[in-house]
Amino acid sequence: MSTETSFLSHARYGKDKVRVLRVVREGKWHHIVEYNVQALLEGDIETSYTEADNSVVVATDSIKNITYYIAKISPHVLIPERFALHLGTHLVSKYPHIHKAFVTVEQLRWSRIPVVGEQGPQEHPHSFIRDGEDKRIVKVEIDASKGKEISASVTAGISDLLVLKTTESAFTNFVRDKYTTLKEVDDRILSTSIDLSYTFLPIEIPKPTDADVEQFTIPSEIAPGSVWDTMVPENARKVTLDTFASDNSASVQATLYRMARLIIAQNAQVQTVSYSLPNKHYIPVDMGYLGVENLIPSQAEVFMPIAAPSGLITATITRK
Ligand SMILES: O=c1[nH]c(=O)c2[nH]c(=O)[nH]c2[nH]1
Repeated sequence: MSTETSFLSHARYGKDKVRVLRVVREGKWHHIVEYNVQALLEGDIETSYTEADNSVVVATDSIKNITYYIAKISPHVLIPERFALHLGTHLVSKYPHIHKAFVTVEQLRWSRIPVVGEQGPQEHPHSFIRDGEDKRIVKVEIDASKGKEISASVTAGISDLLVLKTTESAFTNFVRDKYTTLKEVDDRILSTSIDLSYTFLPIEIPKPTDADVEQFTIPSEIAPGSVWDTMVPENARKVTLDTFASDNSASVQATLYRMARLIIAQNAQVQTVSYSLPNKHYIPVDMGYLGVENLIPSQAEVFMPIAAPSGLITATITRK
């Protein structure tokens, strides 16, 4: 009987959670980004698994060092989409046996501290505040397996955008059977931690020359002034928050669908929009035993936040 009962069907490796803060100084005006970077590689690396052959392994420590180096030299470092594309392009260009790079950049929030200056309120030139735990997320897949051009796909979005509304959310008319204990409500608290991502059509990046593998020719789609890395992220965040706030929600599902359709309608470049929305339940506390009314949905005042379980509503909406 053959001992060949299995084979290596998939292999990808690299560094995760590379933390980097980059400062760009423009005189006294400083700009910062803080990123958590994951950079993973695919290519002719099978023998490192199957034959303990480390000669094909770019050490994950080197991948970390390259991440810091590109953060230092990239003129694109302040924009996560461009930084991720530069890093991924460099990884596949520097190492011919590496055919694909998968770079995820998570950007933490740092906004300028508003201070009172001589001319009234103004933003501080070099002091920042973490004004939210939500993150901007960029995922790029860089494919150099097809020769001359490098093709890149970009998915971007937001994670952990925590929101809550105290009315204009209902949930009725759902399946009722012997398993149903949930009451229909025409008024409830709606809270969710929004994960949102959107995709663009793949783009082509010219391959750096052998003489200069660090060179990165920025594709027109994300050149400065293009919409991918400024307008679309701002619009997606604004549409999401506006819709959450103003929609008279029949369900998480219905509100999700509205948000996603609006983003597609307002951003010609966006091909798909996906949301993952946990329904973070807040239960009115029953105080009937004290003779205190707290269960009428539109009048309840004291709620118990439920950490788990939560609902989880997901969907992808695609441009026709
Ligand atoms: O908006 C909701 N969608 C559901 O699918 C659901 N299920 C549930 O118990 N509560 C809710 N709320």
